[in-house]
Amino acid sequence: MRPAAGPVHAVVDVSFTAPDGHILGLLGPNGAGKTTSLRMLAGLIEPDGGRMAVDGIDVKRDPRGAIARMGVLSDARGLYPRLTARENIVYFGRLQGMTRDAAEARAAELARVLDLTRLLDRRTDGFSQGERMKTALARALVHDPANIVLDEPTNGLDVMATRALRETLHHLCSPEGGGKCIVFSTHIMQEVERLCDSVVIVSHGRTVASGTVDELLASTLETDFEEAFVALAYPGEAAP
Ligand SMILES: Nc1ncnc2c1ncn2[C@@H]1O[C@H](COP(=O)(O)OP(=O)(O)OP(=O)(O)O)[C@@H](O)[C@H]1O
Repeated sequence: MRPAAGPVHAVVDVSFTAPDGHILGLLGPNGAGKTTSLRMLAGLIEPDGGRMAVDGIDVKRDPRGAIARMGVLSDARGLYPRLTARENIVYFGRLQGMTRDAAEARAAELARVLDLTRLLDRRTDGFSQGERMKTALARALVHDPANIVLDEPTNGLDVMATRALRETLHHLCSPEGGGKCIVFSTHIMQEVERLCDSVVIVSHGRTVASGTVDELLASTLETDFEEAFVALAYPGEAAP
């Protein structure tokens, strides 16, 4: 007989503050607790303890209020396969209280930005991973949320789509793009270096370091960010 598995502590002590007009990256190895942290932030699972607030709204006390202020791209992209990309996006806008006209207009605008226009009227069943990602991203942004939470947003995107996404995120956090607050998780070092204003390194369910890429390099006396990451995320473990 297999021994009974004990409780899993996916997240023990992760903490960060993400300002407006800023891109914050949660960087960590596989299984570090990034997705679980973002799922808690998005009100998808309830934490046993701790506190999370979005624009001052406590996620535990008022999950609906907090969620309305967020655009969330979760790990489970969760598209409706029988609906077209446009219907998926517009339906979500309607759930967020938008009029049909406003949601339609926004879907068309986001499709242009994400190079999704030619796919808008196809059922999402059969979409490639990257196409699914773009549709899910448009859906997350449809209500023009002030805060954007993305779990591994470049997963499955090709190089041009990744570039386009990077540009979109930079624009969204700029004053012209509305000065959004963007938090995203990744385990890709280059993505952090190219995209983030600050980084939170998560390892074994805990925040082990935070700061700008330059600050993390300085704190580890490294010149290569991958080396700095390994030193911070795997302290005492020999680098392969
Ligand atoms: N429902 C669950 N049941 C059991 N273990 C879980 C569950 N959810 C998460 N875990 C475990 O908690 C840890 C953190 O998982 P999480 O998905 O948050 O990691 P992650 O940092 O997003 O990893 P990755 O980069 O691989 O996506 C992992 O060891 C995972 O196996």
